[in-house]
Formats: sequence, C-alpha cells, structure tokens
Amino acid sequence: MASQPIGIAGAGAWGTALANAAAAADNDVVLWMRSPEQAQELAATRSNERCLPGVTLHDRIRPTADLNELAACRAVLLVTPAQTTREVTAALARVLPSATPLLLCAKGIERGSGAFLCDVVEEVRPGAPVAVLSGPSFAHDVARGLPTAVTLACRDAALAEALANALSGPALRVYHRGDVRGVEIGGAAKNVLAIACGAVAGKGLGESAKAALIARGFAELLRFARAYGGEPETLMGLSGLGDLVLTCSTAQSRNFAFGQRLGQGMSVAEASGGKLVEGATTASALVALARAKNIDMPIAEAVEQVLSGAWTLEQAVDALMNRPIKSEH
Ligand SMILES: NC(=O)C1=CN([C@@H]2O[C@H](COP(=O)(O)OP(=O)(O)OC[C@H]3O[C@@H](n4cnc5c(N)ncnc54)[C@H](OP(=O)(O)O)[C@@H]3O)[C@@H](O)[C@H]2O)C=CC1
Ligand SMILES: O=C(CO)COP(=O)(O)O
Repeated sequence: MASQPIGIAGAGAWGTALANAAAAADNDVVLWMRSPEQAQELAATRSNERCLPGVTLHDRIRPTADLNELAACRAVLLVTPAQTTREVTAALARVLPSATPLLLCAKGIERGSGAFLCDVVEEVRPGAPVAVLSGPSFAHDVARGLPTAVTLACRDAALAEALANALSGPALRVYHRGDVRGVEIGGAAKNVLAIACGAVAGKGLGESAKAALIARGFAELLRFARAYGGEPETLMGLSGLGDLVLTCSTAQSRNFAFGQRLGQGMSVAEASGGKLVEGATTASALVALARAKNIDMPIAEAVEQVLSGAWTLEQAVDALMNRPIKSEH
C-alpha cells in the first residue's frame, strides 16, 4: 500500500507544487495533465515554466497525459479549477477503482447548481471516499519548500489521518479533521472576501479598512458555515481564518490582485489578467446560497454586485458604510 504512488490530476501552479511536496514527503508521484505536449515538456525539462516558473520538479514525479496511469495510485489529488470538478471527476471515475480516495484541492462552489464541490464528487462517484485539502498555502511558497500548514478533512477519521501523514513532509504540515463541509466552505468563501480586501487596497482606503473587512468578513464566514453545517472551530483554524488572512493580505493572491486592479479602476473583464480568479466565479453561487438561508453577508453581496455590474465600487463602499448601526455579535 505505502509503495503505491500519490496521483495528482492537474498540473497548474498548485498541482505542481503539491507534486513536489508529496515527493518531498517520500512518495512517488504521478502528475497528470490533459496536454501530451505539456507532459513531454515537463518530463524533458523537469520544470513547469508556464505555471510555476523557476521550480525544479522532484525526481520522484512522473508527468503524464495518460489518465490510466492514475489507476494504480493510493489516492488522487484533484487540482483543477473548481468549475471543472464535475467534468474531471467523471473522467477519473472511468479509470479509478471505486475505493481510491479523491482529495479535492480546488476552492470554490459550482456555479449553476450551487453545489459544494465534495457533493459534486460524491454525486459523480457515489460511495467513493472523498477528502478536501485546504489552508493558507501559496503554490510558490510550497514549491520552494517554505514552511506551510494546511488542513485535510475526511469523514473517515482513519483515512484523514493516513492521508495527512502521507502528505506531510519536511516543510508541509498537514493537520486532519472530520469537518469536510467547514473546510471546503472556508476555502471557497475566503476568495470572494479577498476580492473586497484587494479593492480596498487598490482604492487606497487604508489598512484600517482592510482589517475591518477581514474581521467582518470572518463573521460572514462563520454565519455561512454554521448555516450550512460547518463547525465554527474549523473556521477558526487554518482553512478558515488562516486562509482568509493570507489571501486578504497580499497581491501574491490572484483574488486579492484582481480586487486591487478593480480598485485601481480596471474593468471586471480586464482585471483578472488572464489568471484563474476563483472568487469571481464563486461569488454568485456563494451569495445565492446565503440568500436562500437569509444569511447576512454584506461584503460578499457587495463583491457580487460589483462583479455583476449592478454597483460601482463607490456604491459598494457606500452600501457597506451606511448599514444600520448594530451590536457587533
Ligand atoms: N495556486 C495556489 O497557490 C493555490 C491554488 N489552489 C486552488 O487550486 C485550484 C487550481 O489552481 P492553480 O493550480 O493555481 O490554477 P492554474 O490556473 O495554475 O492551473 C489550472 C490547471 O488546471 C488545468 N485544467 C483546467 N481545466 C481543465 C480541465 N477541464 N481538465 C483538465 N485539466 C484542466 C489546467 O490545464 P491547462 O494548462 O491545460 O489549461 C492547469 O494545469 C484552484 O481552485 C485554486 O483555488 C489552492 C491553494 C493554493
Ligand atoms: O488559496 C490560495 C492560498 O491559500 C491561493 O489564493 P489565490 O487563488 O487568490 O492566489
């Protein structure tokens, strides 16, 4: 069992960084990507210059474009954008044994259905083990071997512990937990809130406003998680508060950088700079889920109104500042 490789589906920045971390944790790694040309290039150059420049692939990583090579893995990490979860899980379901655990590493909520990603995976692979890996972790930091700590959640406690041990290495500490819903909510929602923090930075509204947004954003996260079955303690940990603080603090985050460009006056269409901005695709689904249960999420609402073109940023700031004064908790 221990000699089976770890599989990674998706060789973007995060998939490649996790491949290096898993290899550093003494695993053979099969790194799958959809493009045969990219797989050949990674195998030949031992680097992924397009997605993670300047990082050398660990010797124990085998790049491939053949999905069948994941069939012999002891677990597969799904590291493609949130909105591709259904499609890629369906492709994996055709080749993986039903007992192979799938670890979701994307952060988002499915648009259209409003489904949490673990529910999407369970729908596509009924009865197969599913886990989620999330927390404050920039791909470049992990790939460079900088100290990082994340949370892995799985309803099967023994499996959560085994997977956390398998992936923990010299620079990556993986904590385990049973609260799958809480962990995935933290990762999905913090991206939306980080857009707001970026916009505050881009508009020059000051560090005090940013700190207020983080604290009030965290209150939104807690309310949402409670209503959808997440445990408050989970949200207070790495995958909630930890990732919210990281993503709201620096333009190293694509979500923050996107918000920052909006704040500087760029249009929604221009601001992503061609990069994956998960908060922008998840905002409408998050807000729809909040409205469905009457959860007060004014910051997420404001982000959604700006992204949909209903409000300008100035209107969003006015709306947030002119809410009725109330008790803090
Ligand atoms: N980057 C980071 O620091 C972190 C990212 N994450 C999360 O991980 C997820 C992926 O992010 P990241 O790796 O940075 O994104 P990237 O944009 O760097 O990479 C996305 C990868 O997914 C592949 N892909 C896209 N669509 C499909 C598809 N339909 N089928 C198969 N492969 C596909 C892309 O392949 P191709 O090149 O062929 O298009 C690319 O390799 C996101 O949800 C993100 O929030 C989580 C923690 C940290
Ligand atoms: O999730 C991340 C860090 O934990 C990466 O954030 P971005 O997608 O905003 O770059």
